[in-house]
Amino acid sequence: MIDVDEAQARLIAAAPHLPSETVPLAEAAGRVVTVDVVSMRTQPPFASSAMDGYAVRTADMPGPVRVVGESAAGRRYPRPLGHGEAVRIFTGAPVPEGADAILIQEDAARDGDALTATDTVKPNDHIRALGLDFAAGDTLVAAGTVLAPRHIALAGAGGHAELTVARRPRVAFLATGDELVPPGSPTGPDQIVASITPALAATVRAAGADPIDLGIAPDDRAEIARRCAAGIAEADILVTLGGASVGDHDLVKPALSDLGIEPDFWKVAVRPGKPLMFSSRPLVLGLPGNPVSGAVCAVLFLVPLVKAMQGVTAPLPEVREGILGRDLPANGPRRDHMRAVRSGSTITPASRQDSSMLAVLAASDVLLVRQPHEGPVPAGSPCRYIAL
Ligand SMILES: Nc1nc2c(c(=O)[nH]1)N[C@H]1C(S)=C(S)[C@@H](COP(=O)(O)OP(=O)(O)OC[C@H]3O[C@@H](n4cnc5c(N)ncnc54)[C@H](O)[C@@H]3O)O[C@H]1N2
Ligand code: MOO
Repeated sequence: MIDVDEAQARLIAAAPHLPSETVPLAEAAGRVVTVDVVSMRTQPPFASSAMDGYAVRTADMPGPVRVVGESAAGRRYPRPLGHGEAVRIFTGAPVPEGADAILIQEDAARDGDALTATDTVKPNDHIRALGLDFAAGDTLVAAGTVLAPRHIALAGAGGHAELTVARRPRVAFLATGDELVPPGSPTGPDQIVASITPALAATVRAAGADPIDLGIAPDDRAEIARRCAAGIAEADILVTLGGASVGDHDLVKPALSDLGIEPDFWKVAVRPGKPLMFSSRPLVLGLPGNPVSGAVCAVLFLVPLVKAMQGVTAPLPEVREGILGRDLPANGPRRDHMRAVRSGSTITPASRQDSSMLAVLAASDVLLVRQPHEGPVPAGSPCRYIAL
Protein backbone atom coordinates (compact mmCIF):
# COMPACT_ATOMS: atom_id res chain seq x y z
CA MET A 1 0.00 0.00 0.00
CA ILE A 2 1.24 3.49 -0.83
CA ASP A 3 0.27 6.43 1.36
CA VAL A 4 -2.27 9.13 0.49
CA ASP A 5 0.31 11.84 -0.23
CA GLU A 6 2.20 9.63 -2.65
CA ALA A 7 -1.00 8.49 -4.38
CA GLN A 8 -2.13 12.10 -4.83
CA ALA A 9 1.29 13.19 -6.09
CA ARG A 10 1.43 10.36 -8.64
CA LEU A 11 -2.09 11.12 -9.84
CA ILE A 12 -1.33 14.80 -10.34
CA ALA A 13 2.00 14.09 -12.01
CA ALA A 14 0.22 11.77 -14.45
CA ALA A 15 -2.59 14.21 -15.27
CA PRO A 16 -2.41 15.26 -18.94
CA HIS A 17 -3.23 18.94 -19.59
CA LEU A 18 -6.34 19.35 -21.71
CA PRO A 19 -6.47 21.73 -24.68
CA SER A 20 -7.97 25.20 -24.22
CA GLU A 21 -11.12 26.76 -25.67
CA THR A 22 -12.72 30.19 -25.43
CA VAL A 23 -16.02 30.78 -23.63
CA PRO A 24 -18.14 33.91 -23.17
CA LEU A 25 -17.85 35.54 -19.73
CA ALA A 26 -21.34 34.44 -18.72
CA GLU A 27 -20.36 30.78 -19.17
CA ALA A 28 -16.93 31.00 -17.55
CA ALA A 29 -17.85 30.42 -13.89
CA GLY A 30 -16.24 27.27 -12.52
CA ARG A 31 -13.88 26.94 -15.49
CA VAL A 32 -10.09 27.23 -15.20
CA VAL A 33 -8.25 30.01 -17.10
CA THR A 34 -5.22 28.62 -18.89
CA VAL A 35 -3.51 31.92 -19.73
CA ASP A 36 -3.07 35.01 -17.56
CA VAL A 37 -5.95 37.45 -18.05
CA VAL A 38 -4.15 40.74 -18.80
CA SER A 39 -6.03 44.00 -18.64
CA MET A 40 -6.65 45.84 -21.90
CA ARG A 41 -7.84 48.92 -20.00
CA THR A 42 -7.00 51.22 -17.11
CA GLN A 43 -9.74 51.54 -14.50
CA PRO A 44 -10.94 54.15 -13.83
CA PRO A 45 -9.77 55.52 -17.17
CA PHE A 46 -9.94 59.11 -15.77
CA ALA A 47 -9.92 60.68 -12.30
CA SER A 48 -13.54 60.29 -11.23
CA SER A 49 -15.81 61.49 -8.48
CA ALA A 50 -16.77 59.03 -5.72
CA MET A 51 -19.67 61.23 -4.52
CA ASP A 52 -22.43 63.58 -5.67
CA GLY A 53 -21.42 67.20 -5.01
CA TYR A 54 -19.12 69.82 -6.51
CA ALA A 55 -15.68 69.65 -8.11
CA VAL A 56 -13.70 72.48 -6.52
CA ARG A 57 -10.22 73.95 -6.09
CA THR A 58 -9.49 73.57 -2.36
CA ALA A 59 -7.43 76.81 -2.46
CA ASP A 60 -10.74 78.62 -3.22
CA MET A 61 -12.60 77.08 -0.31
CA PRO A 62 -14.79 77.85 1.59
CA GLY A 63 -15.80 80.22 -1.17
CA PRO A 64 -18.09 81.57 -2.30
CA VAL A 65 -17.25 80.30 -5.81
CA ARG A 66 -19.35 80.27 -8.97
CA VAL A 67 -20.92 77.04 -10.33
CA VAL A 68 -20.11 77.13 -14.07
CA GLY A 69 -21.44 73.80 -15.33
CA GLU A 70 -21.96 70.08 -14.74
CA SER A 71 -19.99 66.84 -15.08
CA ALA A 72 -22.12 63.69 -15.21
CA ALA A 73 -21.15 60.02 -15.61
CA GLY A 74 -20.69 59.54 -19.35
CA ARG A 75 -20.73 63.29 -20.11
CA ARG A 76 -17.81 65.30 -18.78
CA TYR A 77 -17.50 69.08 -18.22
CA PRO A 78 -15.48 70.03 -21.28
CA ARG A 79 -13.19 72.79 -19.95
CA PRO A 80 -10.60 73.14 -17.19
CA LEU A 81 -11.85 74.68 -13.96
CA GLY A 82 -10.76 78.29 -13.50
CA HIS A 83 -9.99 80.13 -10.26
CA GLY A 84 -13.15 80.92 -8.30
CA GLU A 85 -15.12 78.25 -10.23
CA ALA A 86 -16.86 75.00 -9.26
CA VAL A 87 -18.64 72.33 -11.28
CA ARG A 88 -21.69 70.33 -10.22
CA ILE A 89 -20.56 66.68 -10.35
CA PHE A 90 -22.08 63.25 -9.85
CA THR A 91 -20.71 59.86 -8.77
CA GLY A 92 -18.61 58.27 -11.52
CA ALA A 93 -18.23 61.50 -13.52
CA PRO A 94 -14.80 62.70 -14.72
CA VAL A 95 -13.23 65.32 -12.43
CA PRO A 96 -12.51 68.46 -14.50
CA GLU A 97 -8.90 69.47 -14.97
CA GLY A 98 -7.93 72.02 -12.31
CA ALA A 99 -10.28 70.67 -9.65
CA ASP A 100 -8.50 68.89 -6.76
CA ALA A 101 -11.38 67.76 -4.52
CA ILE A 102 -15.07 66.92 -4.42
CA LEU A 103 -17.14 68.90 -1.93
CA ILE A 104 -20.06 66.57 -1.11
CA GLN A 105 -23.41 68.24 -1.48
CA GLU A 106 -24.27 67.65 2.19
CA ASP A 107 -21.37 70.03 3.04
CA ALA A 108 -22.34 72.71 0.50
CA ALA A 109 -24.65 75.74 0.61
CA ARG A 110 -25.88 76.99 -2.73
CA ASP A 111 -27.56 80.26 -3.59
CA GLY A 112 -28.17 80.49 -7.34
CA ASP A 113 -24.71 80.06 -8.92
CA ALA A 114 -22.91 80.90 -5.67
CA LEU A 115 -21.46 77.94 -3.75
CA THR A 116 -20.03 78.00 -0.21
CA ALA A 117 -18.50 75.09 1.74
CA THR A 118 -20.07 74.53 5.18
CA ASP A 119 -17.35 72.03 6.19
CA THR A 120 -13.66 71.59 5.42
CA VAL A 121 -12.56 69.98 2.16
CA LYS A 122 -9.01 68.70 1.59
CA PRO A 123 -7.09 68.00 -1.63
CA ASN A 124 -8.05 64.61 -3.19
CA ASP A 125 -11.22 64.27 -1.09
CA HIS A 126 -13.63 61.84 -2.83
CA ILE A 127 -11.54 61.63 -6.01
CA ARG A 128 -10.79 58.19 -7.46
CA ALA A 129 -7.41 58.56 -9.12
CA LEU A 130 -6.84 57.42 -12.70
CA GLY A 131 -5.99 53.67 -12.52
CA LEU A 132 -7.00 53.33 -8.86
CA ASP A 133 -8.39 49.83 -9.48
CA PHE A 134 -6.01 48.48 -12.15
CA ALA A 135 -3.95 49.56 -15.14
CA ALA A 136 -3.66 48.30 -18.72
CA GLY A 137 -1.11 45.47 -18.75
CA ASP A 138 -1.85 44.33 -15.18
CA THR A 139 -2.46 40.60 -14.68
CA LEU A 140 -6.03 40.50 -13.46
CA VAL A 141 -6.47 36.74 -13.07
CA ALA A 142 -3.55 34.31 -13.04
CA ALA A 143 -3.54 31.17 -15.21
CA GLY A 144 -4.67 28.20 -13.14
CA THR A 145 -7.41 30.09 -11.29
CA VAL A 146 -10.85 28.51 -10.99
CA LEU A 147 -13.07 31.34 -12.19
CA ALA A 148 -15.50 32.65 -9.58
CA PRO A 149 -18.03 35.40 -10.31
CA ARG A 150 -15.63 37.98 -8.84
CA HIS A 151 -12.91 37.06 -11.35
CA ILE A 152 -15.42 37.28 -14.17
CA ALA A 153 -16.41 40.81 -13.11
CA LEU A 154 -12.75 41.88 -13.08
CA ALA A 155 -11.99 40.30 -16.47
CA GLY A 156 -15.02 42.03 -17.97
CA ALA A 157 -13.96 45.39 -16.49
CA GLY A 158 -10.53 44.76 -18.04
CA GLY A 159 -12.09 44.57 -21.51
CA HIS A 160 -12.49 40.82 -22.03
CA ALA A 161 -15.71 39.41 -23.48
CA GLU A 162 -14.36 35.84 -23.64
CA LEU A 163 -11.85 33.87 -21.61
CA THR A 164 -9.47 31.08 -22.54
CA VAL A 165 -10.22 28.08 -20.36
CA ALA A 166 -9.34 24.40 -20.28
CA ARG A 167 -11.74 22.09 -22.06
CA ARG A 168 -14.00 20.30 -19.61
CA PRO A 169 -12.64 16.84 -18.81
CA ARG A 170 -15.11 14.08 -19.65
CA VAL A 171 -15.45 11.62 -16.80
CA ALA A 172 -17.28 8.33 -17.42
CA PHE A 173 -18.66 6.33 -14.50
CA LEU A 174 -19.26 2.59 -14.69
CA ALA A 175 -20.92 0.94 -11.69
CA THR A 176 -20.33 -2.81 -11.37
CA GLY A 177 -22.22 -5.46 -9.45
CA ASP A 178 -25.02 -7.98 -9.98
CA GLU A 179 -26.78 -6.58 -6.91
CA LEU A 180 -27.24 -3.05 -8.28
CA VAL A 181 -30.27 -1.35 -9.82
CA PRO A 182 -30.53 2.31 -10.85
CA PRO A 183 -32.16 4.77 -8.40
CA GLY A 184 -35.96 4.59 -8.66
CA SER A 185 -36.06 1.05 -10.08
CA PRO A 186 -37.75 -1.74 -8.12
CA THR A 187 -35.22 -3.73 -6.07
CA GLY A 188 -35.51 -7.51 -6.28
CA PRO A 189 -34.39 -9.81 -3.49
CA ASP A 190 -30.73 -9.19 -2.57
CA GLN A 191 -30.59 -6.01 -4.62
CA ILE A 192 -29.60 -2.48 -3.61
CA VAL A 193 -29.58 0.87 -5.36
CA ALA A 194 -26.47 2.04 -7.26
CA SER A 195 -26.45 5.24 -5.31
CA ILE A 196 -23.09 6.78 -5.84
CA THR A 197 -22.95 7.59 -9.57
CA PRO A 198 -25.24 10.66 -9.41
CA ALA A 199 -23.30 11.97 -6.39
CA LEU A 200 -19.94 11.58 -8.11
CA ALA A 201 -21.34 13.10 -11.30
CA ALA A 202 -22.34 16.17 -9.27
CA THR A 203 -18.92 16.21 -7.59
CA VAL A 204 -16.96 16.27 -10.85
CA ARG A 205 -19.37 18.71 -12.48
CA ALA A 206 -18.65 21.15 -9.63
CA ALA A 207 -14.95 20.65 -10.38
CA GLY A 208 -15.42 21.68 -14.02
CA ALA A 209 -15.92 18.25 -15.67
CA ASP A 210 -18.68 16.74 -17.80
CA PRO A 211 -19.88 13.44 -16.31
CA ILE A 212 -21.01 10.50 -18.44
CA ASP A 213 -23.09 7.70 -16.90
CA LEU A 214 -22.15 4.32 -18.37
CA GLY A 215 -24.75 2.56 -16.23
CA ILE A 216 -24.29 -0.69 -14.36
CA ALA A 217 -22.27 -3.68 -15.55
CA PRO A 218 -22.99 -7.14 -14.13
CA ASP A 219 -20.22 -9.11 -12.42
CA ASP A 220 -19.05 -10.55 -15.71
CA ARG A 221 -15.40 -10.10 -16.67
CA ALA A 222 -15.95 -9.89 -20.43
CA GLU A 223 -18.88 -7.53 -20.08
CA ILE A 224 -16.97 -5.26 -17.67
CA ALA A 225 -14.03 -5.21 -20.12
CA ARG A 226 -16.34 -4.34 -23.01
CA ARG A 227 -17.99 -1.49 -21.08
CA CYS A 228 -14.63 -0.20 -19.81
CA ALA A 229 -13.28 -0.10 -23.38
CA ALA A 230 -16.32 1.91 -24.47
CA GLY A 231 -15.85 4.32 -21.55
CA ILE A 232 -12.17 4.80 -22.31
CA ALA A 233 -12.99 5.58 -25.95
CA GLU A 234 -15.61 8.15 -24.96
CA ALA A 235 -14.05 9.88 -21.96
CA ASP A 236 -10.83 11.42 -20.68
CA ILE A 237 -11.10 9.50 -17.40
CA LEU A 238 -12.87 6.19 -16.77
CA VAL A 239 -14.05 5.74 -13.18
CA THR A 240 -15.16 2.27 -12.18
CA LEU A 241 -17.18 1.77 -9.01
CA GLY A 242 -16.95 -1.46 -7.05
CA GLY A 243 -15.28 -4.75 -7.81
CA ALA A 244 -11.91 -3.30 -6.81
CA SER A 245 -11.14 -5.56 -3.87
CA VAL A 246 -10.02 -9.18 -3.60
CA GLY A 247 -13.30 -11.14 -3.68
CA ASP A 248 -14.15 -13.73 -6.34
CA HIS A 249 -16.58 -11.28 -7.93
CA ASP A 250 -14.20 -8.29 -7.86
CA LEU A 251 -13.50 -8.32 -11.56
CA VAL A 252 -12.47 -4.79 -12.50
CA LYS A 253 -8.73 -5.39 -12.27
CA PRO A 254 -8.85 -8.65 -14.30
CA ALA A 255 -11.17 -7.02 -16.86
CA LEU A 256 -8.80 -4.08 -17.28
CA SER A 257 -5.93 -6.53 -17.58
CA ASP A 258 -7.78 -8.20 -20.46
CA LEU A 259 -7.66 -4.78 -22.16
CA GLY A 260 -3.90 -4.59 -21.57
CA ILE A 261 -4.30 -2.06 -18.75
CA GLU A 262 -2.23 -2.62 -15.61
CA PRO A 263 -2.60 -0.22 -12.68
CA ASP A 264 0.20 2.23 -11.79
CA PHE A 265 -0.84 1.45 -8.23
CA TRP A 266 -3.53 -0.56 -6.46
CA LYS A 267 -4.35 -0.15 -2.75
CA VAL A 268 -3.72 3.02 -0.80
CA ALA A 269 -3.31 3.41 2.97
CA VAL A 270 -6.55 5.35 3.16
CA ARG A 271 -9.75 4.78 5.12
CA PRO A 272 -12.21 4.51 3.59
CA GLY A 273 -11.07 3.53 0.11
CA LYS A 274 -8.20 1.07 0.51
CA PRO A 275 -8.70 -0.91 -2.74
CA LEU A 276 -8.38 2.22 -4.92
CA MET A 277 -6.75 1.51 -8.26
CA PHE A 278 -5.14 3.95 -10.70
CA SER A 279 -3.87 3.65 -14.25
CA SER A 280 -2.33 6.66 -15.99
CA ARG A 281 -2.43 5.27 -19.54
CA PRO A 282 -5.29 5.27 -20.22
CA LEU A 283 -6.61 7.26 -17.27
CA VAL A 284 -8.64 4.87 -15.13
CA LEU A 285 -9.56 5.35 -11.50
CA GLY A 286 -11.02 2.26 -9.87
CA LEU A 287 -13.00 3.28 -6.79
CA PRO A 288 -14.26 0.87 -4.14
CA GLY A 289 -17.94 -0.01 -4.19
CA ASN A 290 -18.82 1.09 -0.69
CA PRO A 291 -20.55 4.36 -1.49
CA VAL A 292 -18.90 6.38 1.28
CA SER A 293 -15.52 5.10 0.11
CA GLY A 294 -16.37 6.31 -3.40
CA ALA A 295 -17.44 9.72 -2.13
CA VAL A 296 -14.33 10.17 0.03
CA CYS A 297 -11.99 8.94 -2.71
CA ALA A 298 -13.62 11.38 -5.11
CA VAL A 299 -12.69 14.25 -2.79
CA LEU A 300 -9.15 12.97 -2.23
CA PHE A 301 -8.24 11.66 -5.68
CA LEU A 302 -10.80 12.17 -8.45
CA VAL A 303 -11.40 15.90 -7.98
CA PRO A 304 -7.64 16.66 -7.77
CA LEU A 305 -7.11 14.68 -11.00
CA VAL A 306 -9.94 16.56 -12.74
CA LYS A 307 -8.54 19.88 -11.53
CA ALA A 308 -4.94 19.05 -12.46
CA MET A 309 -6.06 18.18 -16.01
CA GLN A 310 -7.51 21.68 -16.27
CA GLY A 311 -4.26 23.23 -14.98
CA VAL A 312 -5.57 24.30 -11.56
CA THR A 313 -2.67 25.70 -9.53
CA ALA A 314 -3.65 24.01 -6.23
CA PRO A 315 -5.64 20.87 -7.11
CA LEU A 316 -5.55 19.15 -3.70
CA PRO A 317 -8.30 19.62 -1.12
CA GLU A 318 -7.48 22.26 1.47
CA VAL A 319 -6.71 20.78 4.90
CA ARG A 320 -7.82 23.13 7.68
CA GLU A 321 -7.18 23.27 11.41
CA GLY A 322 -9.86 22.75 14.05
CA ILE A 323 -10.43 21.54 17.58
CA LEU A 324 -11.49 17.96 18.22
CA GLY A 325 -14.99 17.65 19.71
CA ARG A 326 -14.64 14.23 21.36
CA ASP A 327 -12.05 11.70 22.56
CA LEU A 328 -10.72 9.34 19.90
CA PRO A 329 -8.89 6.01 20.25
CA ALA A 330 -5.60 5.36 18.43
CA ASN A 331 -5.81 5.25 14.63
CA GLY A 332 -4.82 2.19 12.58
CA PRO A 333 -2.30 1.97 9.75
CA ARG A 334 -4.35 3.95 7.19
CA ARG A 335 -4.90 7.73 7.00
CA ASP A 336 -8.48 8.04 8.22
CA HIS A 337 -11.16 10.44 6.95
CA MET A 338 -13.88 10.36 9.56
CA ARG A 339 -17.30 11.76 8.73
CA ALA A 340 -17.75 14.66 11.12
CA VAL A 341 -19.80 17.72 11.91
CA ARG A 342 -18.23 21.17 12.21
CA SER A 343 -19.60 23.74 14.64
CA GLY A 344 -17.44 26.86 14.65
CA SER A 345 -13.94 25.42 14.89
CA THR A 346 -15.09 22.26 16.73
CA ILE A 347 -14.99 19.08 14.67
CA THR A 348 -16.98 16.17 16.06
CA PRO A 349 -16.75 12.84 14.25
CA ALA A 350 -19.84 10.62 14.09
CA SER A 351 -19.75 7.60 16.39
CA ARG A 352 -20.41 5.21 13.48
CA GLN A 353 -18.01 5.28 10.55
CA ASP A 354 -18.87 2.23 8.41
CA SER A 355 -18.14 3.00 4.75
CA SER A 356 -21.60 1.82 3.68
CA MET A 357 -23.43 4.44 5.75
CA LEU A 358 -24.74 7.20 3.52
CA ALA A 359 -26.97 8.64 6.25
CA VAL A 360 -23.88 9.43 8.34
CA LEU A 361 -22.14 10.92 5.31
CA ALA A 362 -25.15 13.11 4.49
CA ALA A 363 -25.30 14.39 8.07
CA SER A 364 -21.60 15.35 7.94
CA ASP A 365 -20.05 18.46 6.52
CA VAL A 366 -16.36 17.72 6.98
CA LEU A 367 -13.89 14.84 6.98
CA LEU A 368 -11.68 14.70 10.05
CA VAL A 369 -8.20 13.65 8.88
CA ARG A 370 -6.13 11.35 11.09
CA GLN A 371 -2.60 10.29 10.26
CA PRO A 372 -1.67 6.59 10.17
CA HIS A 373 -0.80 5.20 13.62
CA GLU A 374 -1.79 8.42 15.39
CA GLY A 375 -2.19 7.73 19.12
CA PRO A 376 -5.34 8.32 21.18
CA VAL A 377 -6.39 12.00 21.24
CA PRO A 378 -8.58 13.74 23.85
CA ALA A 379 -11.37 16.20 23.04
CA GLY A 380 -9.99 19.74 22.78
CA SER A 381 -6.85 18.70 20.88
CA PRO A 382 -5.96 20.43 17.61
CA CYS A 383 -7.14 18.46 14.59
CA ARG A 384 -7.21 18.74 10.81
CA TYR A 385 -10.17 18.45 8.48
CA ILE A 386 -11.30 18.77 4.87
CA ALA A 387 -14.61 20.49 4.06
CA LEU A 388 -17.08 18.37 2.11
N1 LIG B 1 -10.93 -9.88 2.38
C1 LIG B 1 -11.02 -8.56 2.13
N2 LIG B 1 -12.22 -8.06 1.90
C2 LIG B 1 -12.34 -6.74 1.67
C3 LIG B 1 -11.22 -5.91 1.71
C4 LIG B 1 -9.96 -6.49 1.95
O1 LIG B 1 -8.92 -5.81 2.00
N3 LIG B 1 -9.91 -7.82 2.14
N4 LIG B 1 -11.38 -4.57 1.56
C5 LIG B 1 -12.65 -4.04 2.01
C6 LIG B 1 -12.76 -2.67 1.71
S1 LIG B 1 -11.82 -1.61 2.65
C7 LIG B 1 -13.64 -2.18 0.80
S2 LIG B 1 -13.78 -0.48 0.59
C8 LIG B 1 -14.49 -3.03 0.01
C9 LIG B 1 -14.55 -2.52 -1.43
O2 LIG B 1 -14.69 -3.54 -2.26
P1 LIG B 1 -15.07 -3.45 -3.79
O3 LIG B 1 -14.54 -2.24 -4.42
O4 LIG B 1 -14.68 -4.73 -4.39
O5 LIG B 1 -16.62 -3.22 -3.78
P2 LIG B 1 -17.80 -4.26 -3.92
O6 LIG B 1 -17.43 -5.54 -3.29
O7 LIG B 1 -18.17 -4.30 -5.34
O8 LIG B 1 -18.89 -3.52 -3.10
C10 LIG B 1 -18.76 -3.20 -1.76
C11 LIG B 1 -20.12 -2.80 -1.21
O9 LIG B 1 -20.57 -1.65 -1.87
C12 LIG B 1 -21.81 -1.87 -2.53
N5 LIG B 1 -21.79 -1.14 -3.82
C13 LIG B 1 -21.05 -1.46 -4.87
N6 LIG B 1 -21.25 -0.56 -5.85
C14 LIG B 1 -22.14 0.30 -5.40
C15 LIG B 1 -22.77 1.44 -5.95
N7 LIG B 1 -22.48 1.86 -7.20
N8 LIG B 1 -23.65 2.13 -5.21
C16 LIG B 1 -23.94 1.70 -3.95
N9 LIG B 1 -23.38 0.64 -3.37
C17 LIG B 1 -22.50 -0.07 -4.08
C18 LIG B 1 -21.86 -3.35 -2.71
O10 LIG B 1 -23.16 -3.82 -2.83
C19 LIG B 1 -21.18 -3.84 -1.46
O11 LIG B 1 -22.10 -3.81 -0.39
O12 LIG B 1 -14.07 -4.35 0.08
C20 LIG B 1 -13.84 -4.81 1.43
N10 LIG B 1 -13.59 -6.20 1.41
O1 MOO C 1 -11.63 1.25 2.55
MO1 MOO C 1 -13.01 0.46 2.77
O2 MOO C 1 -13.49 1.84 1.98
O3 MOO C 1 -12.53 0.85 4.43
O4 MOO C 1 -14.52 0.39 3.47
